[in-house]
Amino acid sequence: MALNRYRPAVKGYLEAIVRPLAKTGLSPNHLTVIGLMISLAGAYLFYRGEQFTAALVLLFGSLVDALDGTLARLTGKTSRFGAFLDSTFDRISDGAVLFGIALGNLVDWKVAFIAFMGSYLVSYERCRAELAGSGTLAVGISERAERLLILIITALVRHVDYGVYIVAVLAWITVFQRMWAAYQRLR
Ligand SMILES: CC(C)CCC[C@@H](C)CCC[C@@H](C)CCC[C@@H](C)CCOC[C@@H](COP(=O)(O)O[C@@H]1[C@H](O)[C@H](OP(=O)(O)O)[C@@H](O)[C@H](O)[C@H]1O)OCC[C@H](C)CCC[C@H](C)CCC[C@H](C)CCCC(C)C
Ligand SMILES: Nc1ccn([C@@H]2O[C@H](COP(=O)(O)O)[C@@H](O)[C@H]2O)c(=O)n1
Ligand SMILES: [Mg+2]
Ligand SMILES: [Mg+2]
Repeated sequence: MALNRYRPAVKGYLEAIVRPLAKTGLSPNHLTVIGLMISLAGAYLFYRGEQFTAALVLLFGSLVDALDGTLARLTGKTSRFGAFLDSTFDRISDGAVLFGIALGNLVDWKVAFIAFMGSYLVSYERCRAELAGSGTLAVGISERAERLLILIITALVRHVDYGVYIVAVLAWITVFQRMWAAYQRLR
């Protein structure tokens, strides 16, 4: 909710990065795949216990994640499959990052699991409610951009364990915020 508000403010910068990429013939789907690979590398670095580097790699992966849609829109290549691929790869990345953190013993796996479940539920609720006709359900205090930034910032100070705790709490608050919003729009 909060960070999504800054989309228009960063749009121009994202387009400036994407313009030269568009000339290379790179497709939005290529960029989506590259973004996932970078995020998976970040997850692996978490597993290796290298929090600081993992955070930088994940930040770069998140940037690429914001670029694929920008490239699609700029080149008139938006597609329904591209949207599906982008969202599906977001879920793989979200799961892999928390799995990497847990596997690297950077946090109690039980807390990681609660954060994982909350994160997936938040995204699932949006998808399911929109399918039922709610209109865009981008609501709640901890959407994906917020969750990612919390993990990135806490990992940069080598305390991603705090980040996972925060995500576990905020994601579940968001679960109930989205449930309420869906109730109001769909009842
Ligand atoms: C390390 C260096 C080599 C690289 C450094 C590069 C930097 C300059 C980085 C800038 C990055 C910045 C521009 C982008 C970061 C955004 C990132 C935090 C979030 C990534 O989201 C990508 C994108 C996806 O949105 P989308 O709607 O397509 O995704 C939906 C989402 O997954 C839904 O999940 P949920 O329901 O919410 O759970 C799904 O339901 C949907 O299916 C799915 O489609 O979003 C892009 C737009 C962002 C929201 C824009 C945010 C702008 C912020 C103001 C960025 C602020 C970044 C700071 C400058 C970075 C400083 C960090 C530092 C650590 C202090
Ligand atoms: N391979 C892709 C990726 C994205 N899109 C389109 O962009 C939207 C997501 O934009 P982001 O800025 O959040 O990345 C998505 O819903 C699609 O419309 C695409 O077509 N192909
Ligand atoms: Mg994207
Ligand atoms: Mg994505």
